[in-house]
Amino acid sequence: MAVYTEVTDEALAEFLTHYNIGSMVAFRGIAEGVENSNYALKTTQGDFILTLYEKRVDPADLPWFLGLMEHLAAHGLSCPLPVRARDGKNLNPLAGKIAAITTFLPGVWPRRVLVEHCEPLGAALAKLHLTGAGFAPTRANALAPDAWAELLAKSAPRADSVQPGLGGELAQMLHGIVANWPRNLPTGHIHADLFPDNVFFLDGEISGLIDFYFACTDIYAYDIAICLNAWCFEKDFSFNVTKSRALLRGYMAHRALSEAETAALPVLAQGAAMRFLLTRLYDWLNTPPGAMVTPKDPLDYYRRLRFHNAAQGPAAYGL
Ligand SMILES: Nc1ncnc2c1ncn2[C@@H]1O[C@H](COP(=O)(O)OP(=O)(O)O)[C@@H](O)[C@H]1O
Ligand SMILES: N[C@@H](CCOP(=O)(O)O)C(=O)O
Repeated sequence: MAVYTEVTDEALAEFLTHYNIGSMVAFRGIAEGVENSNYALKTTQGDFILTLYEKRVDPADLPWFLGLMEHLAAHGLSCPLPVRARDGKNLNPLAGKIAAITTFLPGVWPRRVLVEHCEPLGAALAKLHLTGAGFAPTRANALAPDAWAELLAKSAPRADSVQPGLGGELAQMLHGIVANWPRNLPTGHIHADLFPDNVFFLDGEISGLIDFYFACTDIYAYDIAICLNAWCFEKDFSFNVTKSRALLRGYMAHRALSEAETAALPVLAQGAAMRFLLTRLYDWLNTPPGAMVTPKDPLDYYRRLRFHNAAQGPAAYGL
């Protein structure tokens, strides 16, 4: 569950006096999510989300994340719009943390991904890339390939407790991925965590994208590779090429992929699997028993990585 910081009714009432969104009608913690504390907030003027940023988010990055969301929302992409307080600030202190209020998006995320979800997902990703291009500030990817060796080193001494030989195998795979990582592909702002739980659907259409707290400026096709990992594998870890084809078709209907981008898909997909494997491995080994969050299984991404390692070029993804 993701309510790490409790907010009292009194603290919330005081916080709301700084905003023009009316007074509290209902307020409850949201059990989903991993990184931050989220509350659903109903006021006399509508529904909102209150987020308190927890320790994994660097406060220095918050203005960039909120600026990007403001830009995307202002240019027609459905994502949470940060609400500004009367003094114009969209980040304010609450319960000892930095907090923001954003608009509430209707819809639900797909608990079971169907082929029908994948084409609209691809289209939404391309629109995010195109719309984001008008936002000038940049943010380097803190979880880019040059950060992976350090991340693995933190887990390496205990990696073999998860699976015998895992530490050595990952070190070898990581070396290969970094050596083959593409240079000079088109870059821009990417979501970098567009998993099914961050995409809301309503009546069969995408109603909004949330959770921009890993967003950064990096290779566009890497964002596609993240989605291929998160959306196109079945429960038995077989790759569903029909889903992949639909995702890529949706994307390419709005933004064409160059030959270099499609050629790089296998290594980008390996890298995306490695990135989530490494953060999950770290969390798996470092989340204390009884913590509020259940760590996700790193081996889910090891199995995906094995598929990408065996992939014979972009054809494996339906291209
Ligand atoms: N703008 C929003 N509109 C509606 N629900 C939201 C919104 N933002 C977050 N939520 C709810 O909060 C949950 C966790 O949000 P998320 O941003 O994924 O948290 P975290 O960054 O902690 O992983 C979502 O699954 C959703 O139920
Ligand atoms: N999508 C990541 C974990 C990040 O969680 P989120 O709730 O912030 O999307 C993973 O599955 O490893």
